[in-house]
Amino acid sequence: MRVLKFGGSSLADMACLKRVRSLILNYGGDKAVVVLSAPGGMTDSLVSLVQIAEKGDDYITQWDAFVSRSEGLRQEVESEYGEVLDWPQLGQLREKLEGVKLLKQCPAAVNAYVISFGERISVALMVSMLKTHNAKALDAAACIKTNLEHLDSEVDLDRTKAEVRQHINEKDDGIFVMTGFTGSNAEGELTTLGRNGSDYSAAVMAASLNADICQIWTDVDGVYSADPRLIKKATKVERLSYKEAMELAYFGAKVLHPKTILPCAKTNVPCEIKNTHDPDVPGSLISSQGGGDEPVKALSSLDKLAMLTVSGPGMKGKVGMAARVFGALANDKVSIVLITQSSCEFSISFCVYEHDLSLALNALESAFELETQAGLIEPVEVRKDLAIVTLVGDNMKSHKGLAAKFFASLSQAQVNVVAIAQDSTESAISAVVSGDLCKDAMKVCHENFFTHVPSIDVFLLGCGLVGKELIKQLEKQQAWLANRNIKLNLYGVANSRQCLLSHEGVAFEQWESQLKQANDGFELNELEQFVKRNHLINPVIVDCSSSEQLADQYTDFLKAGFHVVAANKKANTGDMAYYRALQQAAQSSGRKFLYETNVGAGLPVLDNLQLLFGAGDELLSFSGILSGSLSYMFGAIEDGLSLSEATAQAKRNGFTEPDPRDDLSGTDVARKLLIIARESGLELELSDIKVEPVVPEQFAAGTCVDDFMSQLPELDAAFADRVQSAASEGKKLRYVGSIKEGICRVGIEAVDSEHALYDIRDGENALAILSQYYQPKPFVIRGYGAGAEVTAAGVFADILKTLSR
Ligand SMILES: NC(=O)c1ccc[n+]([C@@H]2O[C@H](COP(=O)([O-])OP(=O)(O)OC[C@H]3O[C@@H](n4cnc5c(N)ncnc54)[C@H](O)[C@@H]3O)[C@@H](O)[C@H]2O)c1
Ligand SMILES: N[C@@H](CCO)C(=O)O
Repeated sequence: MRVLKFGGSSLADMACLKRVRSLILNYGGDKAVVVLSAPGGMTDSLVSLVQIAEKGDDYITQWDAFVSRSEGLRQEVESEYGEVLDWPQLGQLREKLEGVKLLKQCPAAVNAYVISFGERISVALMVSMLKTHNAKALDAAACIKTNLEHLDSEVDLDRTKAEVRQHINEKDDGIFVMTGFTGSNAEGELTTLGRNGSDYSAAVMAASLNADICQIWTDVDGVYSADPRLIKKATKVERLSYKEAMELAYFGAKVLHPKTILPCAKTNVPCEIKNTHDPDVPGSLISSQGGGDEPVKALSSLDKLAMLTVSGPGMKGKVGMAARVFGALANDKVSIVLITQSSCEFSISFCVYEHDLSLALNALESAFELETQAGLIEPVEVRKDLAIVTLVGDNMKSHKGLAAKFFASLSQAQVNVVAIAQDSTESAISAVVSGDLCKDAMKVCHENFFTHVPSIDVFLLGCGLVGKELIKQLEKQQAWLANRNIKLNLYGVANSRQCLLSHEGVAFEQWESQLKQANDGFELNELEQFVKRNHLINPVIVDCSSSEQLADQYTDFLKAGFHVVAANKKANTGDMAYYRALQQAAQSSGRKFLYETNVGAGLPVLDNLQLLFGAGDELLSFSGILSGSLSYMFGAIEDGLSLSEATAQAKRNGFTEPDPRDDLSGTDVARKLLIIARESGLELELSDIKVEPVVPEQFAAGTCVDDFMSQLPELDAAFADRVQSAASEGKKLRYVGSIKEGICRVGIEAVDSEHALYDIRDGENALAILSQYYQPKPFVIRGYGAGAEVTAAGVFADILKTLSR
């Protein structure tokens, strides 16, 4: 014997009914109990008819729609399969509704009668469609025995078993079609099993008949690793144990009614979830064998919850307090979703559905009235808009570190944990979180436990030389990233005037034209809203501008939950208080502030220094060429170019700062030296760096970049003389930054062929770090220290570092 249950979405119209008919014949064979829900949406219509009638309002429009849909289905069935017998009496239904309208109230028994009408329609239609196969209607009221409640009633499995066997025998052949969601009580009155209770009816029938299988046919392929409406990447779980399925159904996996599993588990009947629209796809099988060695099976979530905390000195060490709290709630039929208690016994916290909140509060108020007056119990504390995220898996008990990973994931999603609970069989671990962060929590947990494809969500500010090159590299590396299971999305690009944000991600080939059409400039508030709306969990602001105004906002970026990757050096060379504030903001927000390209462009300078100093090394002295453009220019001048020609060429090659005066004034090198000094622990300001500029400070002051460039030839002769005079002594000019005994200097030095910096030119940087660990020979880093490609590559590397913990 097989039990097949079809949900409303599988019975919505004639095409659906015909599909179900053939599924019954294919999967049920000649020996099956078929449990049917109401045609999709019909129970909602019936509930709404009751609500309108209860107010005493006119429901004729809704009634006509209901009749026309029901009669329409009947006519379609009759035109193909002949007369529909035992058609439910719509006239009687109308009479009941009229009564409700007159009384302006609907007794539970009448309510049960009205809202179960859709199931009766489904059964009448399907029995007619299968009359050639001798299908018979099976009376659910006669078989399924419940407690006295008319709505949301509980099934008495033992009595039901006895009744079912009176009406149908394990050895009987035939197709028995039965209404889901209904039963009858000891008074013989019709009862209903709670919304979506047809799964429960099917499970009870399967258990009573000791069926081979209970198949639940629905509109999805099975139980997913998370609700696919919430998590697009959720995948089907092929095998689950009864316990896993129960935990999932209870904590929000909407594919199964929570009560369904218990009857199957008690009688060891396997339960299979299958897709009506895709019957050949294997579904999810729930059985005593469970299946698979995976430590975790799925994640589920429940929202619209409130947490209540009962506390006070009267709780401590007092036997029976918990029983009184939960007894009071049980008396008023408040369902408790999760309970947690601190070991000091001073308080008990528990979650209820928000729709039960006032009921719960009233119950507690009257139960503890005297204790509250005596000050033994504090007023009940309430937190609303909460959700529960639950990780489920039988094998969790044999694996260490899963709870740690679960909580680390919540922290990664910037989600605060309000309360936690774990059952002692270790099959499920739940965290109560703020409702608006539930999706973020689910997304990160799903990524870390199931898909293992972490995402990086990039917003690029500044798309000049470096920014443009970065976008090219992001595009070029998509396949490389996919191979390493990393999803890197470019969600936004901004220049100084416009900001382009795209929910689908900015198209690499069209970003320039799209940015031109964007209206407003970058605003942190808007970016925050965008991240929230799209539930982005690893947002990174990448600053490839040289804007001071952006640099001043980094602490706000970090506090708002963004990682910050900066090619821009202005933030790290602001005053010392801001430098400290940045490190602190990064630490307290748990987000990263990365700026490797601030010194040596793509060269791994700061990373290495941080690692060395972190391991206890100390800087003794430093000397190096830190400017790619000056390294390039000084080399070109040796080869015969003038200062102005060499500067123009360095600018064309993308080595100079947006304003080359930043290089020629020594400021850019001073900034880099300051960053090295600060990383080594020196507390200095930019004004503490002693600077000898290449070009006198007052030269062409106040002009624009183009005017400066056209006036620069005035300095060519003097500079050529200086180069010549050094050459006559066998020396070359180099622009050197040094730190010695806490003093930082940048300026021109004439070095001979023995000097380590003699050969450094063509845009190369060289850094010699003399430290406690690296002496008397220094630790040396050398390589190209400017240029869009290497800088963008360094920025790219920083972006990837946001994934490491
Ligand atoms: N070029 C290099 O070799 C190199 C190496 C290391 C670091 N850097 C740093 O990288 C940054 C970019 O250098 P570049 O050569 O690409 O300069 P660039 O002038 O070509 O690009 C900077 C871009 O930022 C834009 N911008 C300015 N203010 C902005 C704002 N408020 N919001 C958004 N965009 C804004 C500008 O319009 C410009 O398009 C600079 O801070 C530079 O110091 C450059
Ligand atoms: N203008 C800078 C770019 C790298 O920071 C240089 O010449 O080194």
